[in-house]
Amino acid sequence: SRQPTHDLMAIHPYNPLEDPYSLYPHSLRNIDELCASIVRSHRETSQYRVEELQALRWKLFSREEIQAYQSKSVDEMWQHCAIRLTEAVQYVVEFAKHIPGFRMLSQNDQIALLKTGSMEVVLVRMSRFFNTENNTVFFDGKFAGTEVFKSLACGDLITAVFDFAHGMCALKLTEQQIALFSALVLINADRPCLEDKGRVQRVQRSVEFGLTHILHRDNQESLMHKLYQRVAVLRSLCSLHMEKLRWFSQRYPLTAHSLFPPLYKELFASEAELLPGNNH
Ligand SMILES: CCS(=O)(=O)c1ccc(CNC(=O)N2CC3(CCCC3)c3nc(-c4c(OC)ncnc4C4CC4)ccc32)cc1
Repeated sequence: SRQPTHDLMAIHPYNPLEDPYSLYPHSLRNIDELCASIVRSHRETSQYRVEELQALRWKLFSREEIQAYQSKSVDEMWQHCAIRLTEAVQYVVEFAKHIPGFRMLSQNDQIALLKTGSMEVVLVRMSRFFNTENNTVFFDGKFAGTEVFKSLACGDLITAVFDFAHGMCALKLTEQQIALFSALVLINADRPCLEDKGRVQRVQRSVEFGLTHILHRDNQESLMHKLYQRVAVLRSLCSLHMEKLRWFSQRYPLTAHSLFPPLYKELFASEAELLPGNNH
């Protein structure tokens, strides 16, 4: 018989030596429990519930409110957005802590994964609060179009974020699929400067099994390669964001180093950038 085009084993040839559960406490007996714990963690740390935002989807900013955003200076708007983003990232940190196996990684590897992955998970989550009919995203309590972010002076980045959100909505993922996808975005053994890449690889493999399992159960294996394409878009989006952030930090050093929330220093300021005397 013809091999199914998406033979699950073709994606993840099972390696018996790499039992994904070798890492876990006996409590997680099977893949269903792994998926259930990631889905539960996603639901408990999702900051807003999709249903409650659905009810708000036509609550748009008034002309005056848009004017107010657009009359902010560049660094005021970046600072305002930074606060919103940092709130969102803190929920992602909570999500990460409940992914089976994440807490068994070294502190440094947990930070390394969050340093690069937290922004990507925020963007995946953001795309759930996106209204494709009027091209608006939930921000600051209402649904905002790209014009709200004009004074950030990075229209290409905002356009890329909106395009990404459109692309994610087109996949019509369920919350369970988003939960597993978010965990996979975060647990990535290819991240730079990991101490124990092998250990991260084992956790990543088990999360991949979980996602494959969920997609197989939903009879949507074809989504797998579409999701990997989304990951590639996420990477490029976040490097564009880092480029803007470097430009912004040079242009507004005071804001970048002293006004951004402390998380910035933990998650994003590399040693070189830390001003002398800023050492904690
Ligand atoms: C991470 C903690 S931190 O280290 O302290 C930190 C690090 C960097 C920055 C500066 N970047 C920034 O503020 N950004 C960038 C981006 C657009 C590209 C990637 C995400 C973004 N998005 C939002 C945002 C939304 O944030 C929750 N929610 C809805 N919409 C939007 C906007 C349409 C993009 C709000 C801020 C925001 C701030 C803080």
